[in-house]
Amino acid sequence: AQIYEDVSELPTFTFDFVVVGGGTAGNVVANRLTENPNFSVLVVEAGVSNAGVIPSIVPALVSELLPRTPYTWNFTTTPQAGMNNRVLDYPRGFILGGSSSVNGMFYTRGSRDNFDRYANVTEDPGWGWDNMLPYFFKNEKWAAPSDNHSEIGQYDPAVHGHSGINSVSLNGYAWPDSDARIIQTTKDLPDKFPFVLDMNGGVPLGVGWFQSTIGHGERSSSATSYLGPQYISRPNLHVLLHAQVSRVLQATENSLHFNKVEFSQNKKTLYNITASKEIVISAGSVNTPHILLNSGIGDKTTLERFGIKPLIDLPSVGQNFSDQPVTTNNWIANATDTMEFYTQNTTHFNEVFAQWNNTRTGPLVDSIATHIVWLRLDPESPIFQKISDPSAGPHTPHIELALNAGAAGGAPGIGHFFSSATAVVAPLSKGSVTLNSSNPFDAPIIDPAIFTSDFDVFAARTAILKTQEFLSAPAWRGYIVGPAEPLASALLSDAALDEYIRNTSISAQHPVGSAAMTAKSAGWGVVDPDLRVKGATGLRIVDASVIPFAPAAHTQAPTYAVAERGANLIMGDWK
Ligand SMILES: Cc1cc2nc3c(=O)[nH]c(=O)nc-3n(C[C@H](O)[C@H](O)[C@H](O)COP(=O)(O)OP(=O)(O)OC[C@H]3O[C@@H](n4cnc5c(N)ncnc54)[C@H](O)[C@@H]3O)c2cc1C
Repeated sequence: AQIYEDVSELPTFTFDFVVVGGGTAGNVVANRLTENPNFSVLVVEAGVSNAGVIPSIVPALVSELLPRTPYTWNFTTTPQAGMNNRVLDYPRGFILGGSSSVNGMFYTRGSRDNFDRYANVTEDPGWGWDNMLPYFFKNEKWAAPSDNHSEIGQYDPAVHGHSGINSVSLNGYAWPDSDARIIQTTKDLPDKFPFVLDMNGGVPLGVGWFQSTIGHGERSSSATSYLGPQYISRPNLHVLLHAQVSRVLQATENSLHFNKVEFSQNKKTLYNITASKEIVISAGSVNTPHILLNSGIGDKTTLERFGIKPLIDLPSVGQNFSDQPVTTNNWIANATDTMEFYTQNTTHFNEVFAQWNNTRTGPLVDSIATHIVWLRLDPESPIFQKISDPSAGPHTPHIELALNAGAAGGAPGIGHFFSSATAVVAPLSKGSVTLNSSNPFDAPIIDPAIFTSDFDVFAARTAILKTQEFLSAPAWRGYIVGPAEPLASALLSDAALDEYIRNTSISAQHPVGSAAMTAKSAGWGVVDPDLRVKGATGLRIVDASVIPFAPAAHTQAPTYAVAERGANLIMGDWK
C-alpha cells in the first residue's frame, strides 16, 4: 500500500511475512507473496528511496552511484593478500532495489552446468537448468531496444521471457565502428572466438551481443519493476525504509521458531515486528550472514567469543564466500566513435543528456558494454596439472571479456579507447564474512580472499592475453593503436602481468555462497533446498547468499531466478 519513511507510519506491528531487505531478491518475494490478497507483507529496508535518483535511472551514469555514495553500504574489505594487501571498496546497494539499483545492469544467467550443479549439491532437481528456466522467464520482460533497431541475429527470442516483470533488452545505441569489428572477428577467428547468438540459452561460450536490465532507456531494478505502481498499490504490501535489521528473534526462549524481526532507524531505539507466518531474510551475501550471526546462528565457538548466545551451531554461516575478480584493460583506439565523445567533452555530454531526457535515446541509454566474450581455458593449460577444473562443466566458461567502445574503469588519458573488462567467472578463491564486534550495527569483516588461488591469477592473465589475441584479428587493423598504460608495460612479461592484475583488479561485486543451500543431509551449508535455515523454523533465506557456487555470470539474473523459485516454494507451503 505504502512506502513508509518512519516506523510511526506503520499500520500494525504484525504481518504474515516480514522480508528483511528490499533488494533484488526481497522485492521479488514481496511482490509474489502479495499476489495473494490474504497475505500481508512488510519489507524492512535499511537504505534510501530510489525515487528520483538520476544516476540510478540513466543507465550510462551508473558510475556516479559508486563506490561510496549515499546509495551504497560504506563497506571495505580486509587487506587482500592476493592483491598486494590492497583494501578494496565493497559497495552493495543501500537503496530500495538493493544492488539492482546500483549495479552494471549486465543480464547474464550462467550456464546449464551451473544450475545442474546446484541441483546436484542440493539433491533437488528443482534447482537444475530446465526447471529454473520458467523462473527466469517469470522475471524477464523482454523489451525492444530504445533505438528500435532490428534484433534479428542478435538474440534468440525462444530463450527469453516476454511477459515477466523486469525489463531486459539489447543495447539501444550502436557504436558502428567497433560493433562491426567485433562481429567481423568472429568470422576472422571463428575457431577461437565463435559467434554465440544468445549467451543466455544455457551454453554461453562465444562472442555475443550484450543484454541488460534496461527498458526504454531506463534502468529496470527490482524497485522499478517488482514494486512498480501496479504492485505497490496493493493494500497488503508495505515497505519501511531507513530501517536496519539487527537480529531475528525466537518466538519463545526455548524454541527455535523465529517470528520477530528487530530493527532500528537510528541504530539505538529498537523495534520488533512479528511475522505470523515466516521471516524471509533477503539482505544479500554480506548482510544476510551478518544478521544470522548477530542472531546466534553460526559457528558456536565464534559466537561465544563475541558474547552472543549460540542458538543454532551452523559453522557455514558467512563461509564459502565466493566472489569474482575483474580487471579493467584499455587499448588506444584510432577512432572518434567511442564513449569518450561525451565523457571527455562537457558540451557533448550536455547534448546527450538532453537527448536522453527528451527521447530516451542516444548513448546514455546503455550500460558499459557492447558484447561479451565467454571462454574456457585451453584444457592443456599447465595450471590443470596441479588444479582440477573448477568450472561447473564442459559448457561453462572460466573467463569473461566484456568489450566496450570506450575506456573501462576511468580513461587512462585524453583520447579514444577500446576496453575489455576481464573477469574470472569460475573462481576457486573463497573468503568469508565474519563478526567484527557484538554490536549488530557495526559492519562485518569482509574478506573475499580474491586471488588467493593460483588458478584465479592464471585465469585472469589468460583473459587479458585472449583479448590481445582477439584484437590482433585483421578486423582491428587501423583501429587498435595498442594497449594503453599501465597495461602496455604489464604485457612485457607474465610476472609484470601478474603484478598488474594484483595491483589493479577489483571485485566484480558478485559474492555468493555465504548462506549456501545444500542437501538436507549435507555436512555443510546454511539452508536446505527449500531455503529454510537448517535447524530453525519460520526462517528462510532468499537472496544471492544461498547460491552455493559462483555462476559463470554476473549474479543478478541468477538471483532473480532463485528469488522467483524461492517465492514459489513459500507460496506452496501456505496454500
Ligand atoms: C556495484 C555493483 C555492480 C554490479 N553489477 C552487476 C551487473 O552488471 N550485472 C549483474 O548481474 N550483477 C551485478 N552485480 C551483482 C548483483 O547486483 C547482485 O548479485 C544482486 O543484486 C544481489 O541481490 P541480493 O538480493 O542478494 O542483494 P541486494 O540486491 O544487495 O539486496 C539486499 C538488500 O538488503 C538491504 N539490507 C541489507 N542489510 C539489511 C539490514 N540489516 N536491514 C535491512 N535491510 C538490509 C540492502 O540495503 C539491500 O537493499 C553488481 C553488484 C554491485 C554491488
